[in-house]
Amino acid sequence: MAKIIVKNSGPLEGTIRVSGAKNAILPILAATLLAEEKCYLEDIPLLKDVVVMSDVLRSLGAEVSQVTNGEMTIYTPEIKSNEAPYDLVQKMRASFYVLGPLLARTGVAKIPMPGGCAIGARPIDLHLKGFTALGAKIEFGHGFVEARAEKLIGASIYLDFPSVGATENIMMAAVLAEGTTIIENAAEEPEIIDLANFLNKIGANVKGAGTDTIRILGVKKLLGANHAPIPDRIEAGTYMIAVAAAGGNVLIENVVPSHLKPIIAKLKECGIDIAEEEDNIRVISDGNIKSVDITTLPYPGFPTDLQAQFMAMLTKSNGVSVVMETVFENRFMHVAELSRMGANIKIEGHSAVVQGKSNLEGAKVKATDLRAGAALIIAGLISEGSTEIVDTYHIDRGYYDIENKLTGIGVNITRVKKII
Ligand SMILES: CC(=O)N[C@H]1[C@@H](OP(=O)(O)OP(=O)(O)OC[C@H]2O[C@@H](n3ccc(=O)[nH]c3=O)[C@H](O)[C@@H]2O)O[C@H](CO)[C@@H](O)[C@@H]1O
Ligand SMILES: C=C(OP(=O)(O)O)C(=O)O
Repeated sequence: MAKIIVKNSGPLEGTIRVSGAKNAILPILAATLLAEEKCYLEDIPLLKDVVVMSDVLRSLGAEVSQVTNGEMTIYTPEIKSNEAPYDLVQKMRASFYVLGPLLARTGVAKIPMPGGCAIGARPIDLHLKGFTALGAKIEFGHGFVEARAEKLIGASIYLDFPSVGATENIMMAAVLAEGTTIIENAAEEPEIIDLANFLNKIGANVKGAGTDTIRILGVKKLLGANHAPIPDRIEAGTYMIAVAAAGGNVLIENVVPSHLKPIIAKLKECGIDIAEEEDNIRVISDGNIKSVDITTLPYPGFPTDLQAQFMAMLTKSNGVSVVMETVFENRFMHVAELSRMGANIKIEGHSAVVQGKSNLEGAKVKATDLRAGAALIIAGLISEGSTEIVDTYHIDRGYYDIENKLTGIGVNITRVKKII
């Protein structure tokens, strides 16, 4: 069985470079379906999710190159199929993002229901509410959702929750609709701005991305563009937490510090020194962590995608910390695995109470989801002995070349490939 082995490490030293953001790249890849000319993307890490999304696009008729030196081209002169295959969609929820662009470009999209996953039920009602408001008819059957519209017409859409995926999917449907669409209570994540920038480069008219009100004036046709996604703020935050936990002095390169405000603020509260430069962040830690409470929230609140990693670090803090998860209803799967390593964490509804001063011990553990896997790597580097993490495919969805990147700053980490 493939596994990642992490041993007690630190102090960490050196530099580590962050890749392009998975959560920006996936919707942008979906958005290339809207473009009638070639799109060139740069700084694309060869993540598992990028490979799956490339296959989804190919299944719909796109010519998608391999990722070479971080570059790829996508060309979709015509859509050849309106149906995304179940085998691909069940591998990755973000494949549902092709619904908006397919519907906009051809008037028909048939996508398997994405279903729930380890972190929650993750319904798609807000996506569908948006498509319906734009004039699409939605039908369900045989595990698929089918959306049809002779013509999409701009509308005002209020999202009951600022869902990242719904905001993106609706934006992509609205760019070719007739007239103006207004999305209110829209998600404000930096990845939404990046998608809007890409859409505007291919000829769309999207304004207000990054605020809670996005205005989209539909255009007739979209062309091609060059684009490099924003750096991955979650990957950057993961490395910042790793250095804070293990101790050391590390320069994290290719970041937008303003995207990391909540994590910088919380790490400073923990007593960590952080120096921000234009596109780098230096983290200096003696390994001592003050206990703090965190609450996950939509951007600019503390990101749910860093909750598990932060919790792993808090196991060695000097007191009691409360971690409240408000974005997903079941994002504490890592607690059971951290407990196997000796952590003392009690779940009380949407909160986890973390007793600090736990001396973690290396153990055999399972990455139950992507960020849980990252949390276990952090737990491994502050544990006594050796930690073996299985189900590493979750980690490869979102962290490119993680063992080499972390080895470069002194983490004792190796990967054992599957032995058949
Ligand atoms: C590929 C990608 O970008 N993934 C990110 C995206 O996921 P994703 O776009 O799935 O997350 P959402 O913002 O949509 O979900 C947030 C909450 O809204 C709920 N909801 C969402 C849609 C809907 O139609 N109805 C509904 O109730 C979800 O169940 C969840 O409880 O944002 C999350 C929240 O920052 C991140 O953790 C994910 O890493
Ligand atoms: C939950 C995540 O991703 P996805 O929405 O692709 O499952 C994540 O990146 O932590």
